[in-house]
Amino acid sequence: MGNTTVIAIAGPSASGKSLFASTVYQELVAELGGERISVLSEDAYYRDQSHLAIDQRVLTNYDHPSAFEHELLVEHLKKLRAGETVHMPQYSYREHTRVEETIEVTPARVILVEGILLLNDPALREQFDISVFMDTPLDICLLRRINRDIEERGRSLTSITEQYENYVRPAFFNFISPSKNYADLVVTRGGQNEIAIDIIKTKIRQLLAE
Ligand SMILES: Nc1ncnc2c1ncn2[C@@H]1O[C@H](COP(=O)(O)OP(=O)(O)O)[C@@H](O)[C@H]1O
Ligand SMILES: O=c1ccn([C@@H]2O[C@H](COP(=O)(O)O)[C@@H](O)[C@H]2O)c(=O)[nH]1
Repeated sequence: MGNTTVIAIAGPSASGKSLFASTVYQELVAELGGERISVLSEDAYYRDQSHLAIDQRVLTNYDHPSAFEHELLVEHLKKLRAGETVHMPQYSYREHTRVEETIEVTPARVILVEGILLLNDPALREQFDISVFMDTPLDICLLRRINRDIEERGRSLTSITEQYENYVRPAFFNFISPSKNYADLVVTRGGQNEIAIDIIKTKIRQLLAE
Protein backbone atom coordinates (compact mmCIF):
# COMPACT_ATOMS: atom_id res chain seq x y z
CA MET A 1 0.00 0.00 0.00
CA GLY A 2 2.02 3.03 -1.27
CA ASN A 3 5.11 4.21 0.49
CA THR A 4 3.65 4.36 3.98
CA THR A 5 3.58 1.37 6.32
CA VAL A 6 0.91 1.43 9.01
CA ILE A 7 1.53 -0.83 12.01
CA ALA A 8 -1.49 -1.49 14.26
CA ILE A 9 -1.00 -2.48 17.90
CA ALA A 10 -4.25 -3.85 19.32
CA GLY A 11 -5.31 -5.75 22.44
CA PRO A 12 -7.25 -5.42 25.67
CA SER A 13 -7.31 -2.33 27.84
CA ALA A 14 -4.12 -2.05 29.95
CA SER A 15 -2.44 -4.88 28.04
CA GLY A 16 0.58 -2.66 27.35
CA LYS A 17 -0.26 -1.26 23.90
CA SER A 18 0.77 2.33 24.71
CA LEU A 19 3.94 1.19 26.46
CA PHE A 20 4.86 -1.06 23.51
CA ALA A 21 4.19 1.68 20.92
CA SER A 22 6.01 4.39 22.88
CA THR A 23 9.01 2.15 23.58
CA VAL A 24 9.38 1.27 19.88
CA TYR A 25 8.91 4.93 18.92
CA GLN A 26 11.24 6.47 21.50
CA GLU A 27 14.04 3.96 21.01
CA LEU A 28 13.94 4.41 17.23
CA VAL A 29 13.74 8.19 17.49
CA ALA A 30 16.83 8.19 19.75
CA GLU A 31 18.63 6.09 17.14
CA LEU A 32 17.37 7.49 13.83
CA GLY A 33 15.52 10.77 14.50
CA GLY A 34 11.77 11.28 14.57
CA GLU A 35 10.82 12.63 11.14
CA ARG A 36 9.98 9.31 9.51
CA ILE A 37 7.81 7.74 12.24
CA SER A 38 4.43 9.00 13.52
CA VAL A 39 2.17 7.63 16.27
CA LEU A 40 -1.64 7.75 16.48
CA SER A 41 -3.93 6.54 19.27
CA GLU A 42 -7.41 5.09 18.67
CA ASP A 43 -8.47 6.64 22.01
CA ALA A 44 -7.98 10.10 20.49
CA TYR A 45 -10.87 9.22 18.19
CA TYR A 46 -13.45 8.62 20.94
CA ARG A 47 -16.48 10.63 19.85
CA ASP A 48 -16.74 14.19 21.08
CA GLN A 49 -19.31 14.36 23.90
CA SER A 50 -19.01 18.04 24.77
CA HIS A 51 -22.74 18.51 24.00
CA LEU A 52 -23.61 16.16 26.92
CA ALA A 53 -23.52 16.92 30.66
CA ILE A 54 -20.84 15.02 32.59
CA ASP A 55 -23.43 12.81 34.34
CA GLN A 56 -24.61 11.72 30.87
CA ARG A 57 -21.08 11.15 29.58
CA VAL A 58 -20.24 8.64 32.32
CA LEU A 59 -23.09 6.43 31.08
CA THR A 60 -21.45 5.81 27.67
CA ASN A 61 -20.14 2.32 26.91
CA TYR A 62 -16.54 3.20 25.98
CA ASP A 63 -15.75 -0.40 25.09
CA HIS A 64 -18.31 -0.65 22.28
CA PRO A 65 -17.24 0.10 18.68
CA SER A 66 -19.93 2.81 18.45
CA ALA A 67 -18.00 4.94 21.00
CA PHE A 68 -15.29 5.62 18.42
CA GLU A 69 -15.29 7.86 15.36
CA HIS A 70 -13.43 5.26 13.32
CA GLU A 71 -14.47 7.03 10.09
CA LEU A 72 -12.25 9.96 11.08
CA LEU A 73 -9.34 7.66 11.93
CA VAL A 74 -9.67 5.95 8.52
CA GLU A 75 -9.81 9.38 6.85
CA HIS A 76 -6.68 10.51 8.71
CA LEU A 77 -4.76 7.36 7.79
CA LYS A 78 -5.72 7.82 4.12
CA LYS A 79 -4.62 11.47 4.24
CA LEU A 80 -1.29 10.58 5.86
CA ARG A 81 -0.72 7.97 3.14
CA ALA A 82 -1.48 10.69 0.56
CA GLY A 83 1.20 12.92 2.11
CA GLU A 84 -1.15 15.29 3.94
CA THR A 85 -0.74 16.52 7.54
CA VAL A 86 -3.69 15.78 9.87
CA HIS A 87 -4.88 17.14 13.20
CA MET A 88 -5.43 14.27 15.63
CA PRO A 89 -8.04 15.07 18.30
CA GLN A 90 -7.04 14.90 21.97
CA TYR A 91 -9.24 13.14 24.49
CA SER A 92 -9.70 13.66 28.22
CA TYR A 93 -10.49 10.46 30.18
CA ARG A 94 -11.39 12.61 33.19
CA GLU A 95 -13.92 14.76 31.26
CA HIS A 96 -14.99 11.91 28.93
CA THR A 97 -14.78 14.13 25.87
CA ARG A 98 -12.37 15.72 23.42
CA VAL A 99 -10.45 18.82 24.42
CA GLU A 100 -10.16 21.79 22.05
CA GLU A 101 -6.47 21.34 21.22
CA THR A 102 -5.41 18.91 18.51
CA ILE A 103 -2.02 17.39 17.73
CA GLU A 104 -0.48 17.91 14.31
CA VAL A 105 0.61 14.59 12.79
CA THR A 106 2.85 14.76 9.75
CA PRO A 107 3.07 12.11 7.01
CA ALA A 108 5.76 9.55 7.75
CA ARG A 109 7.27 6.41 6.24
CA VAL A 110 6.01 4.39 9.23
CA ILE A 111 2.86 5.09 11.25
CA LEU A 112 2.22 3.29 14.55
CA VAL A 113 -1.40 3.22 15.72
CA GLU A 114 -2.57 1.63 18.99
CA GLY A 115 -6.02 0.87 20.40
CA ILE A 116 -8.43 -1.75 21.77
CA LEU A 117 -10.77 -2.16 18.79
CA LEU A 118 -8.51 -1.49 15.80
CA LEU A 119 -8.66 -5.05 14.45
CA ASN A 120 -12.41 -5.34 14.96
CA ASP A 121 -13.25 -2.88 12.17
CA PRO A 122 -12.93 -4.08 8.54
CA ALA A 123 -12.47 -0.51 7.21
CA LEU A 124 -9.58 0.05 9.62
CA ARG A 125 -8.06 -3.37 8.95
CA GLU A 126 -7.77 -2.38 5.28
CA GLN A 127 -5.44 0.42 6.35
CA PHE A 128 -3.02 -1.79 8.27
CA ASP A 129 0.06 -3.36 6.69
CA ILE A 130 1.23 -5.10 9.88
CA SER A 131 -0.98 -5.98 12.85
CA VAL A 132 0.24 -6.82 16.34
CA PHE A 133 -1.95 -8.10 19.22
CA MET A 134 -0.95 -7.75 22.88
CA ASP A 135 -2.06 -11.05 24.40
CA THR A 136 -1.66 -10.12 28.06
CA PRO A 137 -3.88 -12.24 30.39
CA LEU A 138 -7.09 -10.48 31.38
CA ASP A 139 -6.46 -10.67 35.13
CA ILE A 140 -3.09 -8.94 34.69
CA CYS A 141 -4.78 -6.28 32.53
CA LEU A 142 -7.39 -5.70 35.25
CA LEU A 143 -4.75 -5.25 37.96
CA ARG A 144 -2.86 -2.77 35.79
CA ARG A 145 -6.06 -0.96 34.85
CA ILE A 146 -7.04 -0.52 38.50
CA ASN A 147 -3.70 1.10 39.34
CA ARG A 148 -3.58 3.22 36.19
CA ASP A 149 -7.20 4.42 36.36
CA ILE A 150 -6.87 5.44 40.01
CA GLU A 151 -3.50 7.15 39.49
CA GLU A 152 -3.98 8.71 36.05
CA ARG A 153 -7.67 8.79 35.13
CA GLY A 154 -9.26 9.99 38.38
CA ARG A 155 -11.37 6.86 39.02
CA SER A 156 -12.55 5.15 42.22
CA LEU A 157 -12.26 1.40 42.79
CA THR A 158 -16.08 1.14 42.73
CA SER A 159 -16.39 2.89 39.35
CA ILE A 160 -13.59 0.73 37.91
CA THR A 161 -15.15 -2.56 39.01
CA GLU A 162 -18.66 -1.56 37.82
CA GLN A 163 -17.36 -0.45 34.40
CA TYR A 164 -15.25 -3.58 34.16
CA GLU A 165 -18.13 -5.99 34.81
CA ASN A 166 -20.66 -4.13 32.64
CA TYR A 167 -18.54 -3.12 29.66
CA VAL A 168 -14.80 -3.89 29.67
CA ARG A 169 -14.95 -7.65 30.25
CA PRO A 170 -17.89 -8.28 27.84
CA ALA A 171 -16.11 -6.25 25.14
CA PHE A 172 -13.04 -8.39 25.56
CA PHE A 173 -15.01 -11.57 24.78
CA ASN A 174 -17.33 -10.05 22.13
CA PHE A 175 -14.94 -7.88 20.13
CA ILE A 176 -11.31 -7.83 21.25
CA SER A 177 -10.38 -11.48 21.70
CA PRO A 178 -11.96 -12.57 18.34
CA SER A 179 -10.00 -9.80 16.57
CA LYS A 180 -6.73 -11.51 17.55
CA ASN A 181 -7.25 -13.73 14.49
CA TYR A 182 -6.42 -10.75 12.27
CA ALA A 183 -3.01 -10.17 13.88
CA ASP A 184 0.24 -11.03 12.14
CA LEU A 185 2.12 -11.13 15.41
CA VAL A 186 0.75 -12.07 18.84
CA VAL A 187 2.81 -10.72 21.75
CA THR A 188 2.78 -12.20 25.25
CA ARG A 189 3.79 -10.14 28.30
CA GLY A 190 2.80 -6.83 26.68
CA GLY A 191 4.88 -3.70 26.75
CA GLN A 192 7.98 -5.23 28.28
CA ASN A 193 8.49 -8.10 25.82
CA GLU A 194 11.96 -7.08 24.64
CA ILE A 195 12.12 -9.66 21.84
CA ALA A 196 8.83 -8.50 20.30
CA ILE A 197 9.92 -4.86 20.63
CA ASP A 198 13.17 -5.77 18.87
CA ILE A 199 11.35 -7.61 16.03
CA ILE A 200 9.16 -4.57 15.31
CA LYS A 201 12.14 -2.19 15.56
CA THR A 202 14.12 -4.37 13.13
CA LYS A 203 11.22 -4.36 10.66
CA ILE A 204 10.92 -0.57 10.91
CA ARG A 205 14.69 -0.11 10.42
CA GLN A 206 14.41 -2.24 7.26
CA LEU A 207 11.51 -0.14 5.96
CA LEU A 208 13.37 3.10 6.65
CA ALA A 209 16.46 1.79 4.86
CA GLU A 210 14.58 0.89 1.65
N1 LIG B 1 4.95 -5.53 31.23
C1 LIG B 1 4.50 -4.67 32.14
N2 LIG B 1 4.83 -4.80 33.44
C2 LIG B 1 4.37 -3.94 34.36
N3 LIG B 1 3.53 -2.91 34.09
C3 LIG B 1 3.16 -2.71 32.82
C4 LIG B 1 3.62 -3.56 31.77
N4 LIG B 1 3.07 -3.15 30.60
C5 LIG B 1 2.32 -2.08 30.91
N5 LIG B 1 2.38 -1.82 32.25
C6 LIG B 1 1.66 -0.75 32.96
O1 LIG B 1 0.28 -1.08 32.90
C7 LIG B 1 -0.50 0.09 32.65
C8 LIG B 1 -1.25 -0.08 31.35
O2 LIG B 1 -0.30 -0.10 30.28
P1 LIG B 1 -0.61 0.68 28.93
O3 LIG B 1 0.59 0.57 28.07
O4 LIG B 1 -1.14 2.05 29.22
O5 LIG B 1 -1.79 -0.25 28.38
P2 LIG B 1 -2.81 -0.01 27.18
O6 LIG B 1 -2.25 1.06 26.30
O7 LIG B 1 -2.91 -1.35 26.52
O8 LIG B 1 -4.11 0.38 27.83
C9 LIG B 1 0.46 1.28 32.64
O9 LIG B 1 0.48 1.84 33.91
C10 LIG B 1 1.80 0.62 32.29
O10 LIG B 1 2.89 1.34 32.80
O1 LIG C 1 -14.04 8.38 28.57
C1 LIG C 1 -13.52 7.25 28.61
C2 LIG C 1 -12.91 6.68 27.49
C3 LIG C 1 -12.35 5.42 27.58
N1 LIG C 1 -12.38 4.73 28.74
C4 LIG C 1 -11.76 3.39 28.83
O2 LIG C 1 -10.50 3.40 28.18
C5 LIG C 1 -10.21 2.09 27.70
C6 LIG C 1 -9.37 2.18 26.43
O3 LIG C 1 -8.13 2.78 26.71
P1 LIG C 1 -6.85 1.86 27.06
O4 LIG C 1 -5.74 2.88 27.14
O5 LIG C 1 -6.66 0.88 25.96
O6 LIG C 1 -7.10 1.19 28.37
C7 LIG C 1 -11.53 1.42 27.42
O7 LIG C 1 -11.50 0.11 27.95
C8 LIG C 1 -12.58 2.30 28.13
O8 LIG C 1 -13.29 1.58 29.10
C9 LIG C 1 -13.01 5.27 29.83
O9 LIG C 1 -13.06 4.64 30.91
N2 LIG C 1 -13.56 6.52 29.75
